[in-house]
Order: sequence, then structure tokens, then C-alpha cells
Amino acid sequence: MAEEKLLVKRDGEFCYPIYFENDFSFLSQALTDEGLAGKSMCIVSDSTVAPLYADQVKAELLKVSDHVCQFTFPAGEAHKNLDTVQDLFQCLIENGLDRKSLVVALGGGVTGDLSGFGAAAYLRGIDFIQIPTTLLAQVDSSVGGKTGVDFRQFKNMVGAFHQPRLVYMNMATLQSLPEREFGCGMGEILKTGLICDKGFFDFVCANYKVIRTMDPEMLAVMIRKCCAIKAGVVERDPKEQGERALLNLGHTIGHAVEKLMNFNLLHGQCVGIGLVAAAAISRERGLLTNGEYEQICHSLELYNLPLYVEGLSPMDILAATKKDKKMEQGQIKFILMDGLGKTFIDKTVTDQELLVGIHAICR
Ligand SMILES: NC(=O)c1ccc[n+]([C@@H]2O[C@H](COP(=O)([O-])OP(=O)(O)OC[C@H]3O[C@@H](n4cnc5c(N)ncnc54)[C@H](O)[C@@H]3O)[C@@H](O)[C@H]2O)c1
Ligand SMILES: O=C(O)C(=O)C[C@@H](O)[C@H](O)[C@H](O)COP(=O)(O)O
Ligand SMILES: [Zn+2]
Repeated sequence: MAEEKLLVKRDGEFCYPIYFENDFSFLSQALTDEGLAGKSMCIVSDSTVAPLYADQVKAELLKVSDHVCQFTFPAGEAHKNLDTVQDLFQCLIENGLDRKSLVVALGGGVTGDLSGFGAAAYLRGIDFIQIPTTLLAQVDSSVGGKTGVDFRQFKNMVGAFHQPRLVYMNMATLQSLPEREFGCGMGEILKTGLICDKGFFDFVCANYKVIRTMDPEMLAVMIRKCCAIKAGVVERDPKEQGERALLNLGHTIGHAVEKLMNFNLLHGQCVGIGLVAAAAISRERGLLTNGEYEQICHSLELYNLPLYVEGLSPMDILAATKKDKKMEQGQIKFILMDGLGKTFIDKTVTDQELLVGIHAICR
């Protein structure tokens, strides 16, 4: 029996369902319902997730397809690059996948971003679906169609907007997730609350004890809430011409830290650090009180997320921040907070202000 699904839509331009399930048993029906049965399929997964879940997924896919192959790449952000995409293309060609075929992304945000980009470029674009298995991927990366890879230490520098045909969450997969990865998902969840929903932010802080036990009901509530918020933003602004940039709260300085740390700090951890920097700049402008700043830091501590980074030079972080692709005509597009749960895009943040944020996160 399927749980209630969410539809992501925009003027008929794209429309796809997000399924919230607790096993894989509805997957073949979901594919059939979306008109995807009968296609040749390639499961794309990493070396950690494939041994855990690929066989179960393959068994489901084989109910609706005669041809299911698999591409497995080494786990980790260090492999979200063009080399891995080339290996994926090789696999797709060797297995005869054509324009009507389907890429099945099974894993976290790295797998989803990489597979989605591979699908967007292969034969000028074939369909793909997302089966996210990390909390971060279930609350954020699997929805919205941002796909891409890192390029020579530049985060997500090469990519495409390519919407999945469906997103299928088996929320039970989260039970095998290591604690650090769980924390990363919480970084994006706290970000989501801070962007536009103080009530949700407060809920996530107040219920930290039960959330940290990975209580399935709590997880389901948070996942649905984040997907609904993100779907709303993406429906209104699919290609980040405006409002969607708010989803980048904490990412401008966060991405700089992520690449300077050679991806040894995880994305969700860097987003948390970036939130502290953004909060410090917002406080400097008088937009956040000391108390609100402290609340943001405390929320990250509740989920064992780092507040600062060690061993990086502030000037290096500044330089890396200004090389981010969020620069527009020499000016950085920064997301500031105007209280908890309220954000806006600002293009007037100076180097001096950036350094206030950067000093707040450097030890
Ligand atoms: N496209 C977007 O909108 C978007 C949004 C947020 C983040 N991202 C990207 O997502 C990436 C981060 O995603 P992530 O945190 O999921 O990282 P990830 O995909 O590397 O997964 C984290 C780790 O958990 C393992 N794993 C995954 N599922 C598991 C499970 N159920 N049980 C045990 N282990 C499991 C993976 O093998 C990996 O080692 C970054 O590259 C970031 O840039 C993209
Ligand atoms: O979906 C979006 O839009 C986001 O910004 C979500 C972010 O959490 C995510 O990390 C995204 O990949 C960042 O995109 P980028 O364009 O800043 O690289
Ligand atoms: Zn992110």
C-alpha cells in the first residue's frame, strides 16, 4: 500500500511524484504508474550502498524490465567528478542503453548528482529516477533537478538542470546510515527551517533527543516537510533565476570550506559551518540578535555538527568564496538572515563583511 505521495509540478513543464515508503515493494508499481516500465535500466550506486540495497532494487526493477545493468563507483565526494561520469558513459554504451532507457540513481547526494548529470548528457538526455538513501538526499538533493559534478576542486562546477521522472524514498534505508552522515542531513534540515520556517526550525531543535534516535516517525515528518518546502521553491523557480538561490543559505562560504578541506569535511558539515558564517554576517548587519546567533550555533551542536574549521587561513577562505560560481558581475550573491526563518538575497556583502563571517568560523 503506497503512502501519500507529493507531486512536484510547474505549469505542466515538469511534474513528478515523490514517494515516501518504508521498503522497496512499491517501486515496480511506481515505475509502471509513471510510464517507465519496459525500459532498459542502469542502477547507479556507490561501493557502500550497492552491497546494501542494489539487489533489492534490481529485483523490483526486473518485475517491469528485461534489461537491468549496474554501475558501481567508489563512495565519496572525491569521486563526484568527470572521470566517474566517463566510466558511467562507458557502462551505458557497453550495455546498449538507448534514448528510451532509464538511469536509476540509488544512493546519497553524490550518486544522485552524478547519475542525474550522466543522464542529462548521455545521448543529449535520457530519463532518470532518484532513490535517495541518505537523510541529506531524502530532504534535499533528490528533489529539484540540480545535477552535476565537481571540477578540479570547484564544487558542482559542471552540471545541468535535469528533473527526475520520480523520486522514491525508502525511509527504512536510513537505519543503516552512519551517525556522521545523519548529522549532515540535519545540517540541510536546519538550513531549510532557517530559510523560511521558524516553527519547523524550533521543532527540530526542541525534539532533538527523539530525532537523534532516528525515530522513523520523526524522520518521516522532517523528510516530508523539507520536500514540501523545497518542491514549492523549485516549482516557482526551477532554474535559480531568483528565489531558489535561498536554498543556498550557508553554502557560499560552506562550499569554500568544503573544497579547501579537500572534501575531508562532508557537505552537510560545511553547510553547518557556512550557516554560522552567514549568521555572523547577518548579526553584524543588525539583522540577527546575539540570542538568535547563539540559537543557530546551539542547533548545530545538538546534532554534533562542527561550528568552525581548523587550519585554514581566512584569506584563503575569502579567495575561495569569491571564486564560487555564485559571483555575478564581480559581486557575490549572498543569502542573509533577517531573523530566524527569514532570508533574502543580497548582492552588497563586502569583503570586510565576508571576513566577519569567516573569522567566526576559523580556529
Ligand atoms: N542536487 C542538490 O540539490 C544537492 C543538494 C544537497 C547536496 N547535494 C550534494 O550531495 C552530496 C552530499 O550528499 P550525501 O551527504 O548524501 O553524500 P554521499 O552520497 O557521499 O553519501 C554519504 C555516505 O553515506 C553512504 N551511504 C549512503 N546511503 C547509505 C545508507 N543508507 N546506509 C549506509 N551508508 C550509506 C555513502 O556510500 C557515502 O559514503 C554533495 O556532493 C552535495 O554537493 C546536492
Ligand atoms: O537545490 C538547490 O538549489 C540547492 O541549492 C540545494 C543545496 O543544498 C545543494 O547543495 C546544491 O547542490 C547547491 O547548488 P550549487 O548550485 O550552489 O552548487
Ligand atoms: Zn547543500
